[in-house]
Amino acid sequence: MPGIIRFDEVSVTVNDKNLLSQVSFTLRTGEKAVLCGKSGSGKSTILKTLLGMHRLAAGQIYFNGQPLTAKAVQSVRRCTAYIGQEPILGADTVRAALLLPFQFKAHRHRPPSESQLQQVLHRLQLPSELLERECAAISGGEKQRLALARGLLLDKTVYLLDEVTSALDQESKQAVFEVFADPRFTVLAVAHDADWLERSQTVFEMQAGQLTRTR
Ligand SMILES: Nc1ncnc2c1ncn2[C@@H]1O[C@H](COP(=O)(O)OP(=O)(O)OP(=O)(O)O)[C@@H](O)[C@H]1O
Repeated sequence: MPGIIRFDEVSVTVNDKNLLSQVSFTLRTGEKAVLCGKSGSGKSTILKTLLGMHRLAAGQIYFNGQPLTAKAVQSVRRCTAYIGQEPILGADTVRAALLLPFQFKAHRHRPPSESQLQQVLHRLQLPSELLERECAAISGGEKQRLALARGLLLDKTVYLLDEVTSALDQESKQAVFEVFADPRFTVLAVAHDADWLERSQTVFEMQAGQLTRTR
């Protein structure tokens, strides 16, 4: 399988502080990788840099073999779902939040059917009655799974996950792992627990902005 994501000696500096120092790694299509390390070591910075949210002080990022220029970032965002610790769903009800991206030109031609909505919730162990609930009245773990559901509905194939299962019970977590076992999905997950380590082929450790591969 070809490398879908490649960091080549990437350094990021913000306000004279080195957030990343000469970070190099490659992820193949379908690979599941975990990023662990202490708080403040630069894990989220890796994910944000891939999404073009930081300017590179040195090095290069390649996505599908193409250098990540300002223009190419758009193609990364098209096939990537970034799910942070507190996803913002951006609508009043859960149904409206799941359908929101389909109002825009890029996705207007293929809104999900009712049964697709129900199916995706079921896959993630979410009750279908959640569709009518206010986003303000759902838990953090439910919000994270809904952000995941939105990624699945949008056919995203690269998932950048920032502690997405930390608020989940074992059964819900299992459902998330089953979704990501799909070989089409490339996953880079910030996580610390044994379940993620067990299920991932690759483990990276961040230490003060430097990355080492430990598996
Ligand atoms: N925009 C920014 N400007 C200045 N410093 C920043 C910026 N973003 C992050 N940092 C700093 O960079 C370091 C790495 O932050 P990052 O969020 O990547 O850490 P992390 O490993 O994901 O931490 P945590 O596990 O606590 O989420 C931290 O010291 C943080 O304060």
